[in-house]
Amino acid sequence: MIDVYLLSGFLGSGKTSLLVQLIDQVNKQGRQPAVLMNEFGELNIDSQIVEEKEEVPLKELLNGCICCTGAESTEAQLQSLLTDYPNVDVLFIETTGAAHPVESLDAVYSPLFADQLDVKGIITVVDAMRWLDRDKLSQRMLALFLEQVRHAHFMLLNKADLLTADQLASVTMQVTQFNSFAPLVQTTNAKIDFSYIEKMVDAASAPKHAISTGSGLPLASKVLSFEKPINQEHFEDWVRSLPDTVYRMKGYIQLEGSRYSHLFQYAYGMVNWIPEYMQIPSKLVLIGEQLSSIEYPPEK
Ligand SMILES: Nc1nc2c(ncn2[C@@H]2O[C@H](COP(=O)(O)OP(=O)(O)OP(=O)(O)O)[C@@H](O)[C@H]2O)c(=O)[nH]1
Repeated sequence: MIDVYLLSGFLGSGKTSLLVQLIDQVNKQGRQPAVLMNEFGELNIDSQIVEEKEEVPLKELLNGCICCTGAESTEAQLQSLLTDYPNVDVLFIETTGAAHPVESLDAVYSPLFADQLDVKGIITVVDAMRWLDRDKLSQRMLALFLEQVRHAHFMLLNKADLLTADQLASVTMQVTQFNSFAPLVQTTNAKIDFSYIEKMVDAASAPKHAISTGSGLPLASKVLSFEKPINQEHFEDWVRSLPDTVYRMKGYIQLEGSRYSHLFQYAYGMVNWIPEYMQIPSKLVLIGEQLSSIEYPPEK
């Protein structure tokens, strides 16, 4: 299994600075790192920085962020990365500063990779200066900024050097009020020990089944596998009965009476079925909060 970490954080918060160091540290651990990167625009400056620094498998998603280019292109990128570099141990995905964490996770959780990727969590770089000035952000950007904090599994409060000790103490308190679950470390130039992040993220995870990323985490995932074809009506009844904290679902499902699998998608209360032209092992990925007790068929 490949350990996967999503790097989230606002534009300019220090994600690339963090990434360069993490790659270096994973290399020193004798493990093979890889990077999936995306950024708005044609030219990916960050990936040039990383490539100059390190020999590291790198795939870019240009022309849009991981959430808007859609899961399909991320799947294709991941597929080619896994094929081209079969020995990858740790994969970092740098999402654009404008990506919503749920959307980013959604793109990574493909039922196709459920057996290969162990999505460990979201590392959010919080720009401490930006936090102080957050009232200057537009409503939409402020909401995104806060969502990135809220859904983090580990937080770096970066640019600590630019704040006074009092400011830093007060920002730390405010940020941890927003997400009291994720450990927070104050950093300058995103300097941090990767093994510490690994330890903290692992410690926070609940016992795992299949590829679930810790059901106790604020934002988690869970994979359900189905041996037998599924009755569509019963399945949709079950979907409607799920709590609001299930944000997304997608999977390949073999329906009763169908020869081939269907691609099932769920978002914002809407379900969508698309017929495929082959049989794919039936697996459903859920993304949300408090997923541990969710099973199909539901327990009576
Ligand atoms: N003073 C100070 N500057 C920092 C710190 N961390 C990063 N920077 C600077 O902030 C700028 C942005 O850092 P990056 O690592 O490129 O941030 P990013 O989040 O990847 O930026 P985007 O790619 O725009 O999303 C660079 O000029 C860094 O040198 C810090 O802790 N203190």
